[in-house]
Amino acid sequence: MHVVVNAAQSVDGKLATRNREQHRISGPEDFDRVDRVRAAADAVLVGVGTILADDPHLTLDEEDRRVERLRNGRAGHPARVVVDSTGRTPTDARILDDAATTYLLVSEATPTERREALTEAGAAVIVAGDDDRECVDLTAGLDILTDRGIDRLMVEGGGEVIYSCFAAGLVDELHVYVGSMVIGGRNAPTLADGEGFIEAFPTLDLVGTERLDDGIVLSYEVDGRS
Ligand SMILES: NC(=O)c1ccc[n+]([C@@H]2O[C@H](COP(=O)([O-])OP(=O)(O)OC[C@H]3O[C@@H](n4cnc5c(N)ncnc54)[C@H](O)[C@@H]3O)[C@@H](O)[C@H]2O)c1
Ligand SMILES: Nc1nc(=O)c(N)c(NC[C@H](O)[C@H](O)[C@H](O)COP(=O)(O)O)[nH]1
Repeated sequence: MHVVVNAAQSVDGKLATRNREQHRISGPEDFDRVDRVRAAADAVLVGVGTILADDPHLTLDEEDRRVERLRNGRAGHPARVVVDSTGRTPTDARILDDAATTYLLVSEATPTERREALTEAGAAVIVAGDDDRECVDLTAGLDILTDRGIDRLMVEGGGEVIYSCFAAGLVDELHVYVGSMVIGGRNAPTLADGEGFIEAFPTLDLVGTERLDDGIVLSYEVDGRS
């Protein structure tokens, strides 16, 4: 599976405010670019932190014919994936509507009744991970998604999930929009949170830069570790 991480950050590296409130970092040109990245993917993945903070829909802008063309005849929206160890996704979350298939990657820590309620609400629940309450096994989860026909995955965040994808060595490409603002806050989410690396840092090749709106998109391929 090819994994593309895309996120928007302030100049000081924050994905959102210290209240975890979503703030518009991207402008219209960047949101158009994000739609194109979504359109090229078979599925769009976020962590449950992002579901609880933003209640995103994670679909394509239906009005944007350019995006539909990009999907090269693939019908409908990409699938949606939530990494959610204990099944905290609300049963009335917008991603559980019938616009697209939604996979919830949970661990054994999600009680059977909760799995059933989420299935009833429209989710395809996949168990990927033992009863560790903090983490879904992303490598196992992505292998199962590959078996379901997902060859290209876009990861939209947040910072905990992006870090885990890097830590598991799953990321192939990274696109970061740097908006011309400072958000600040030592507890505000950043592009890569989690425990952080003290060795074997993922290293990147800068393969593109583009000015959009009043910010810049930095595009990287993952090189290795050093
Ligand atoms: N600017 C952007 O591009 C952007 C994109 C997405 C989210 N956000 C913001 O990020 C914030 C949410 O990010 P976050 O870091 O709090 O949460 P997150 O979305 O990264 O979800 C993290 C949660 O997922 C669960 N999880 C299960 N298995 C995991 C694993 N293997 N690794 C990591 N997490 C695992 C845990 O419950 C964890 O708390 C929100 O404020 C949202 O607005 C911004
Ligand atoms: N690219 C990008 N620029 C931003 O300025 C910003 N705040 C986000 N935030 C990502 C977050 O995951 C949002 O929740 C989804 O982008 C919402 O997705 P929908 O529009 O509901 O499909 N993403």
